[in-house]
Amino acid sequence: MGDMGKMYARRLSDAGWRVNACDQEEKYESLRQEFADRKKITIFPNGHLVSRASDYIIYSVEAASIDKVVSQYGPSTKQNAIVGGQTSCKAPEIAAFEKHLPEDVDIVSCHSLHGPNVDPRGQPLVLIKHRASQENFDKVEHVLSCLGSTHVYLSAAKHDRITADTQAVTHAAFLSMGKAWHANAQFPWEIARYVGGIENVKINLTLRIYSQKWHVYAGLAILNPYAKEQIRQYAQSVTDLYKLMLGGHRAELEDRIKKAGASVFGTQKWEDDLLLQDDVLDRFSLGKKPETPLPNNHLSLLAMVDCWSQLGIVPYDHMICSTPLFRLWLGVTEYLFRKPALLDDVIRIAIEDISFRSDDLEFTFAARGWSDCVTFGDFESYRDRFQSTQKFFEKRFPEATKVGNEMMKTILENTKK
Ligand SMILES: NC(=O)C1=CN([C@@H]2O[C@H](COP(=O)(O)OP(=O)(O)OC[C@H]3O[C@@H](n4cnc5c(N)ncnc54)[C@H](OP(=O)(O)O)[C@@H]3O)[C@@H](O)[C@H]2O)C=CC1
Ligand SMILES: O=C(O)C(=O)Cc1ccc(O)cc1
Repeated sequence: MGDMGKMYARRLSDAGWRVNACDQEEKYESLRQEFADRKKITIFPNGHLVSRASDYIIYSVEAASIDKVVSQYGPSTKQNAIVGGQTSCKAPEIAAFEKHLPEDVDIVSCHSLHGPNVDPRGQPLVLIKHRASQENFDKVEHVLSCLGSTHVYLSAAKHDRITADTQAVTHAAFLSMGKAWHANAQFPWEIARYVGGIENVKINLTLRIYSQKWHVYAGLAILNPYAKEQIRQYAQSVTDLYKLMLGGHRAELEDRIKKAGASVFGTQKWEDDLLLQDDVLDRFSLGKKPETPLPNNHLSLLAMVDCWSQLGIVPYDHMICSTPLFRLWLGVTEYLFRKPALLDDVIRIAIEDISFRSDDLEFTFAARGWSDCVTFGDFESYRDRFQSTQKFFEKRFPEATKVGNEMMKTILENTKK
């Protein structure tokens, strides 16, 4: 009964299912009070009591504790029940189920690709039929159909490979922006370079991530076997491009960026309008747009496209497993690469304008720092890195969440048309 568990419990019980739930034992009383008015939700003191009474059990706990929690309660699972998990990375979750669940229990996992405060209707919901009869799989699908999400059928390994890209690398880019602003003691909405247009997307999404729980981001990056390589490549792309900028290697920089753009966007048929429009984006600012906004070389975006290109990833292939955040991030890169004059200008600024070298240096350090942290599997460093920057930005979270929600709603609604 963390954030995702509560969201599921509310929606499933609204659809008429009886839900048994628990959190850590010390939260028993407060949870009982919180759900007192819901006749269809029964709160139990612990997972043993939930497991023995339920036909379908969803573990919605921190990814890093999945083994420990399943080892505790798994043996208490009701005979012939179905068990699944909601963690963002499936390799450790499936390993824990195989290790600790009785053999007569079927395993069907799921993953809602959105946060607890997003309307699940139309968002991707991954369903993983790992060890289950068709009848039990259908049962899970029937129960979860009340979320109104779009069902996506994947194996656990395929899920992890795709979400390493749609989630882990996307987060790495925004986490690095936040760290760089923090390192320079900048609130970006106060600086001309960062106000207006796609800069608003960068700021709003960065603050959105830093306003959430660190363990969600740490878990899906550190525990995903595919994420390390992708995050490492992102940091490498940032470093390579920054060095080309520093050294003034214009032709090489231009060649690399244009080739990356061709490999990522070359096969797109641009029938639709641009996902993001300046006049729409300008509405979602935390600061006041200056008369003449300062130019930006968009190192974070150029590196994203370079990273996809180096890894042979076509992000559009991953839309089935995309989160709202990923779709916006892809929209921002599209914005830059579909406007040749803007891209040329960005390359010119990258070489000629040295006024932001220190910002870009901090961004490069930050990207490498996150990559090291994930590569070393270091949860404690991750938490410290995350929470120190969270503290730096926290005063603006309420406003940023409001503006960010409006922005996401407007842009994502536009993309549905
Ligand atoms: N937040 C998001 O946007 C999304 C998250 N997810 C995934 O869903 C899972 C849950 O995330 P979220 O709900 O955000 O995180 P929360 O921290 O809100 O929820 C996890 C809950 O599990 C509880 N818990 C831990 N150990 C036990 C135990 N032994 N018995 C009972 N309860 C226990 C935690 O208690 P305590 O805090 O006391 O440890 C906490 O309340 C994660 O794996 C995350 O990756 C998936 C999609 C979206
Ligand atoms: O959209 C994102 O990437 C988020 O930040 C929210 C989120 C976090 C974890 C998930 O497993 C799914 C969605």
